[in-house]
Amino acid sequence: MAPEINTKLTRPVLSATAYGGEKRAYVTFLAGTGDYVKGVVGLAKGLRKAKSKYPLVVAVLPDVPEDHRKQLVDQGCVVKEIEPVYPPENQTEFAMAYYVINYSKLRIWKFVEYSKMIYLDGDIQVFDNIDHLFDLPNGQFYAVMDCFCEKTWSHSPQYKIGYCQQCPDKVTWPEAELIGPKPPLYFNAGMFVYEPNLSTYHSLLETVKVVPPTLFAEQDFLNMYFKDIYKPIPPVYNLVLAMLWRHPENIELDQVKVVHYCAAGAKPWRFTGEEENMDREDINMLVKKWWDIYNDESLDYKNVVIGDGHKKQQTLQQFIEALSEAGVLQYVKAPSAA
Ligand SMILES: O=c1ccn([C@@H]2O[C@H](COP(=O)(O)OP(=O)(O)O)[C@@H](O)[C@H]2O)c(=O)[nH]1
Ligand SMILES: OC[C@H]1O[C@H](O[C@@H]2[C@@H](O)[C@H](O)[C@@H](O)[C@H](O)[C@@H]2O)[C@H](O)[C@@H](O)[C@H]1O
Ligand SMILES: [Mn+2]
Repeated sequence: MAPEINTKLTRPVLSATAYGGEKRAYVTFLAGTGDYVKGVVGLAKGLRKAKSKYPLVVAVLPDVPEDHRKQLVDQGCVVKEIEPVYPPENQTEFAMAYYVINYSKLRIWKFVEYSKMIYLDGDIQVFDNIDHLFDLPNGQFYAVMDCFCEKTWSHSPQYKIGYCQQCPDKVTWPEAELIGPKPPLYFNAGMFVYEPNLSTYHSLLETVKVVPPTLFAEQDFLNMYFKDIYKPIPPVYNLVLAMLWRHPENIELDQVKVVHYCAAGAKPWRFTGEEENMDREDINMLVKKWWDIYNDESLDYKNVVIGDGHKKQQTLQQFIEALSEAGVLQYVKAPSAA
């Protein structure tokens, strides 16, 4: 008998199978009513195509509409609503005005039902299995080094002197004190391997209140906060697209496992090919690869076949519980008749 649907909302604790005593998941972040939901649907399907063993958790801000949340539940995502995190009032101009909402990413440190998570931006696609990254030693923060050469960095001291950590010998950092010490290695915050932890979470939220915002918002903040435990991992795990024209010598495209569509004009779901570098053959190939996954109905959760060739059966109860967890449906479990 289908559970009674009524107005009182409960949050059933979805029993998730721990994996070998550890619970692991990928996590992404979705805000707004716009088209980034396409990015997250594509990511869910890409992880499925790459045969990842772990679920995709989507941290959604309250403004994400119900139909977007349902799309994500329909794709097998675990949708969890988070509250926004705002940086302190400040006159700083972010490199992109909308970066202010990216501070809300900090909420993912409170997902302590998971022992280890891999964060992926919604404009990322995973083309090869990267589950092995979950086995990296604990106690470190793993991410790929960023590049400082794009115009988005034009207000930074690095850009002004032509320094980039991707080619540290090309323009060496002037030891003269005029622009301060050479910056520590700096990661792109579109992908990282981390361990949710409540004391880290509370420390992050307390610290963000007193750190003046800077150009790259929460990315700068995370680099400052984790600088002592940051460990670079190879760019195959987060290809920041600008690397293709800024540092091609550092990239072997056929080895790349994760592509980050963060260059201006590169978001596949909005792609026009008109912006600078968007006419490149490699960019158009990567955008097509993204669309091939997004449009592949065999990768939809409802069509997923499991090992013995049967379709994954999700009971009505599981489906309704997932909708409730996503805040899409309000129901209480009907007391069993017995
Ligand atoms: O309107 C927005 C802007 C950003 N995001 C999320 O925040 C991430 C970081 O923003 P973005 O990827 O645009 O930054 P970039 O990597 O391009 O600098 C996105 O990937 C999404 O997961 C979102 O959901 N809605
Ligand atoms: O809120 C700040 C954002 O900063 C980063 O994006 C930047 C950075 O990668 C630059 O190096 C690129 O030049 C630029 O295109 C790109 O947008 C993260 O990808 C994103 O998740 C988020 O943290
Ligand atoms: Mn991004």
